[in-house]
Amino acid sequence: MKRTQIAPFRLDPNPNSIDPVALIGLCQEEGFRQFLDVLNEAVIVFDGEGRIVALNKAAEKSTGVHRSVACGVSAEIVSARSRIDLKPLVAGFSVGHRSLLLRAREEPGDIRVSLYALAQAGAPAARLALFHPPAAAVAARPKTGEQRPLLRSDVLPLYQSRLEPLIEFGVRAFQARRRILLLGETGVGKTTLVMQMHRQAAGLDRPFVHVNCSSISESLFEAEMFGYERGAFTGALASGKPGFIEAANGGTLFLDEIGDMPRSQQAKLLKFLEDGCIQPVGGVRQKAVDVFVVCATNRDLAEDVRERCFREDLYYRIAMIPLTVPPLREYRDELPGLIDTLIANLNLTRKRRLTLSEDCRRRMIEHSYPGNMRELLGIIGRLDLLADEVAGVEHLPPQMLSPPANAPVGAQDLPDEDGWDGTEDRPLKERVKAYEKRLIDAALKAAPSKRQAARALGIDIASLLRKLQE
Ligand SMILES: Nc1ncnc2c1ncn2[C@@H]1O[C@H](COP(=O)(O)OP(=O)(O)OP(=O)(O)O)[C@@H](O)[C@H]1O
Repeated sequence: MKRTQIAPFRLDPNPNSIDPVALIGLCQEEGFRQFLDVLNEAVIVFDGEGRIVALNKAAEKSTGVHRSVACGVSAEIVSARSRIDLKPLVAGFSVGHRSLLLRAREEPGDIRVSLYALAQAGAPAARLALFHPPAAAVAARPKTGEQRPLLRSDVLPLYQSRLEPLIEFGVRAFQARRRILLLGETGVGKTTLVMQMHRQAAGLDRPFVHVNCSSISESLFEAEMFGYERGAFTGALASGKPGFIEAANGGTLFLDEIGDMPRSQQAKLLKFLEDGCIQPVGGVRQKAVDVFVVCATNRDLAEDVRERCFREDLYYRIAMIPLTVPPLREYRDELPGLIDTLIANLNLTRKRRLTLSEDCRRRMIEHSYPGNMRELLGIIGRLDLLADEVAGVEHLPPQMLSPPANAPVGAQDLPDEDGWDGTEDRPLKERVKAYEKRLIDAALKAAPSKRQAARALGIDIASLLRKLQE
């Protein structure tokens, strides 16, 4: 049997402790494959090019694909034959995600997968996907009744140092059992912050149940939240079912989008918050549970109270400590460091190092990010896909190349070739034309080809050619 010199290897959340080359070598060894086969967790190992080099028995069982078919082939291709859609793995690795949810094609629920990218000399040399066994796996909708600890891989690095005081304050509120209401625009990181607070205050082994109130229909709300007894209604499971609140017993229940909770259900939640007891649908007895409730919303909940869409008494119960997470554009001074960190993380998983052109970096720093952190991560993912080594403005989404809606015309930094200064008295149509020409010129200057300039402007190539002839 071929022998490979290896450094000690363990499935450790810290990828730096694994030697990627040794791992790939090990995957060729029968003894190591047998070791992988005894694991309950499905494991797939990829080489630096994204091809599968090992897939254990549990992974064969989950995907329905035999290793003789999968080895040497990329996840994208294997995905077509797999019971689980594996394509998100490719995207997840490329944007540096540490964990993601994969979807089984014919079964309900999601499978949580931890991703480890192992780099050597800055280049990806191996990647490892570890599927959590069903008992520990989370469904995006938590399996009710299941005590679900927050997985280490759920906790993301928190890049902005300005969030630290918020977390510190939040952790104290958790410990003092003072209910927090997180406010802030979509994508600012409310969920991420709550996970971090739970982790620090309660620990990773306590259940964390995330419920998106806007995604549960009004008719099912009570049963989903409080559970139900056998035969409670037509279509109910014969065994009955515990609800989200019971699933969070001993830990944290995170009620996201609380502002979208049907008004008809608000009184029931209020009662639970007051006495800590639940009564499943169709049941006669009350059950006491020990659950810390945290809520979040991107609505103006105080305004909803004034307009009577949200109960005032409930508002004061959930908003003992209101915390507002500021939007990304208010962290302008931290944006350059944040962007650089995200690119550096991305480069750990890339074959060719990505850098940003000066223009591209400037645009990214100046952008207002209405979608906040989610939007920034999306843009980084886009640059990763479109650019080989140097990302330019032409790789940015078209809306980033247009001036912000409220910016005065001519205020943005565009070439001033026609000598127009924004103050002259030409008719609007002419000024719009001149302005359009300036945008087109800027895109043509920045993009290596007309086709890419058209893409950057968000128009098709035929329209661009027509405009150039006008
Ligand atoms: N500080 C951070 N560090 C790393 N990633 C973050 C951070 N904040 C947010 N993210 C990422 O940004 C995305 C959006 O974050 P999150 O879901 O926490 O926002 P949210 O405010 O809860 O959004 P919504 O209101 O739409 O539910 C997620 O992919 C999350 O992983």
